[in-house]
Amino acid sequence: MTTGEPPVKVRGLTKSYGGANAVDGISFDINDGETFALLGPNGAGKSTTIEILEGYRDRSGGEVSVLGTDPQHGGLAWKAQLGIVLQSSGESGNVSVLEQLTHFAGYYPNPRNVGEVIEAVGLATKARTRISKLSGGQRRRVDVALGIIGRPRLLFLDEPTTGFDPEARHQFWGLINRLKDEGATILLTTHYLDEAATLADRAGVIVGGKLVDIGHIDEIGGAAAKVPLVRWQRDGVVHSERTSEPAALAARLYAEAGGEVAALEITRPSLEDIYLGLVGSHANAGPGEDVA
Ligand SMILES: Nc1ncnc2c1ncn2[C@@H]1O[C@H](COP(=O)(O)OP(=O)(O)OP(=O)(O)O)[C@@H](O)[C@H]1O
Repeated sequence: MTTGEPPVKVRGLTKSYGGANAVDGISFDINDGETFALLGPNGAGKSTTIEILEGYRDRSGGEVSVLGTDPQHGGLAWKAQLGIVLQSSGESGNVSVLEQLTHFAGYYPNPRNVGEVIEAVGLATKARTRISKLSGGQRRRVDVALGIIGRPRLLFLDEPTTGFDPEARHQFWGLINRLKDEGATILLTTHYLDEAATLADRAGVIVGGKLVDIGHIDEIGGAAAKVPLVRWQRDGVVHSERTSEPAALAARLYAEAGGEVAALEITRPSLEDIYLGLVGSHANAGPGEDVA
């Protein structure tokens, strides 16, 4: 990789299946040490994009560079720098967690300590349990462990916490934050918007194969999408108003009521609210008949 070139560079990427573009001319960079979230509804083209970057799928058009290499021509030394957690778990084998991780660690030039990784994904008490005997969420943790065992420079996480219980998800966020502190560059796809808001520095939103927004995680949807909502009750009727000056509105309501305002609430749209608004407004875009 030449100095200054981002670890991931995508320009005009397209992928068509039987004439329909599942990925339709998207462009983005992921900078060194950054966590980038690719968001979008089912069938939007996220996994197709991520699998092209991993070298698992060929593209139909456009330019892609991952760690300075075209993934269609990436060799073993290139692959050893990637950590990959695929969307569906492949791990159901008859070996133990410890055996599986020790085996995979052997493929990498500078692997992490197996015991530390098992601890980090919260499987210390299951280290000697056969993978086939683990629950779905525990197997997913094995997938994550396999993705990070090789100390990757670039980590692909395709819906990594599907099936995790809330505590496991929070533990996982702690793990990812530690990897970020170590300087890993991460591409994450997730349907959990709180996960994206917690982990990602920047995000791109794909709908129908097209990138409909990209930017800092706090700027997705633009300033207009962030206008706070004020809700209150008067004479048993709920009122609401969007305003960029919620305190002024609350003060006016207080003056009008001559005291406390019933059920007064001021809320700011969450990333999920903003995302749903964005996806809704692009719902008929592109080829995606499965873009709901
Ligand atoms: N091998 C394939 N052959 C034909 N069409 C495919 C193939 N793989 C994916 N597609 C289609 O490409 C589109 C994008 O699929 P993709 O798996 O990339 O979506 P996604 O954003 O990852 O969705 P999800 O959130 O459900 O994982 C979908 O319409 C899907 O049906």
